[in-house]
Amino acid sequence: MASFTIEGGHPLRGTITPQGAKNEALQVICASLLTEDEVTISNIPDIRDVNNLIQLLNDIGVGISRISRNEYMFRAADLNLEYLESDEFVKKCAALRGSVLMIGPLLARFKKAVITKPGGDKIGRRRLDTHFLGFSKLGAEFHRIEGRNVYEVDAKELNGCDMLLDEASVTGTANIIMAAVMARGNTTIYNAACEPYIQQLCRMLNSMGAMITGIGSNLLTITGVEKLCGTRHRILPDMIEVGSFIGMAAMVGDGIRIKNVSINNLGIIPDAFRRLGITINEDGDDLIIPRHEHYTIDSFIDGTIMTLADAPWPGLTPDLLSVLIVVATQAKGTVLFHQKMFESRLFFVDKLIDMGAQIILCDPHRAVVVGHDHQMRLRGGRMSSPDIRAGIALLIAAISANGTSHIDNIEQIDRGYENIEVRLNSLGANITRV
Ligand SMILES: CC(=O)N[C@H]1[C@@H](OP(=O)(O)OP(=O)(O)OC[C@H]2O[C@@H](n3ccc(=O)[nH]c3=O)[C@H](O)[C@@H]2O)O[C@H](CO)[C@@H](O)[C@@H]1O
Ligand SMILES: C=C(OP(=O)(O)O)C(=O)O
Repeated sequence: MASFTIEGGHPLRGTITPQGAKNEALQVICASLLTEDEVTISNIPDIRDVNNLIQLLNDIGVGISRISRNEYMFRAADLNLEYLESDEFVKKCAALRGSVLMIGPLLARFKKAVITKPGGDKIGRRRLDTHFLGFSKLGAEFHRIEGRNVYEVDAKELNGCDMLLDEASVTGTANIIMAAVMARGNTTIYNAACEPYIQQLCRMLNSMGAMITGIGSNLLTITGVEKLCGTRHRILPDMIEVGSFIGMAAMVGDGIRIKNVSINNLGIIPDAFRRLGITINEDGDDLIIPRHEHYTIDSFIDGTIMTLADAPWPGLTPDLLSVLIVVATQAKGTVLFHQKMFESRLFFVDKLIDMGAQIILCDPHRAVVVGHDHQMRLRGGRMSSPDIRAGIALLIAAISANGTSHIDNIEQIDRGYENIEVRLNSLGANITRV
């Protein structure tokens, strides 16, 4: 298990460019399974989860050429679907959440797939009901395979229908869209998730010949087509990485430019940081975060303590609450964080409390942060990264802290952040991988 040693207290300065979006990459790479033609995807982040998914595609027979570090060509012409029956496949799927996104395309094209328990962050219950319900509505049937803890799913044919999702699940919506694009007739998906990841997937599918309207809304209409063809697609900058860098720049920056962020696709992320008192200037498609001696948390208009809560898009993504919490520890004022979607994502605040942060964990979903207004710096310590976003939040805390910190289990951070220590060290951080 690898660790980071971080010597805190070095201000960061300069320019950083976000990687391509992890959650979009997982979807659009799986979409390449929908055609036997070549699909070329650029701005693919070189991170553990995405590399594991590419390996899985390779294992089932997808032809893959790496054109450059962040660009690949996929050709799903001749697949070995027997591999889906193997224990090795089940084991590999358990390493990443994104593995679940192979089911929709396989079902659409071959009318059968295997559902295994996917991996991903252990941040509470992560049910797959929306996926199951959507596939069933399209005509698929599930059979539990005793002794293997997997479901086989198959369909004689998939037929379009109207569906109202039980919740706006991101991967669930992506999976159902991919299953429906080649179903017979029309499908409408109401209460669809509409994150930029989903919008990008729909645009890519349309460029492959699919007929999807309502992109960007929670009502999608899909007219099934016989066949999809190849395409070229470029992944958007990772909005969660952009948000992580805004938080880092606010805490430890001495003037940071975040380049080419695709401001139009960040939704309310910049405003969530502004509500903590962070100044964010825009210059073309770049964000500039000046040095902050102090920043003051907003209150609600009636003067009461502000709450920052997650919600499906266009609400605030749950994936940035951990970073916002760290930023709040040095703000002036008090804020309540309400993590509605996940049950175990706030427990990492114990580690921030050990570092000297003033946080009350009210229950698994809510934490109150009383900021230090830079009167007291956090102190370094030894900690372990429980999940990807807690990991980056702890890394930011450690860079800002007095003294040296050690973060174990940094494989969690590597799941989603490309070459992070090299990129942060080039801004002035002092992080060593051991
Ligand atoms: C690979 C990938 O893309 N992962 C993202 C995806 O995971 P994933 O697609 O697995 O997450 P879902 O959108 O299915 O659900 C996330 C959690 O929120 C709950 N929920 C969801 C929708 C809703 O309207 N109400 C509600 O309570 C679900 O029950 C679940 O506990 O979306 C999550 C929510 O943005 C992100 O944290 C993950 O980074
Ligand atoms: C929860 C996350 O990822 P995953 O869904 O891959 O576990 C995340 O990216 O914050």
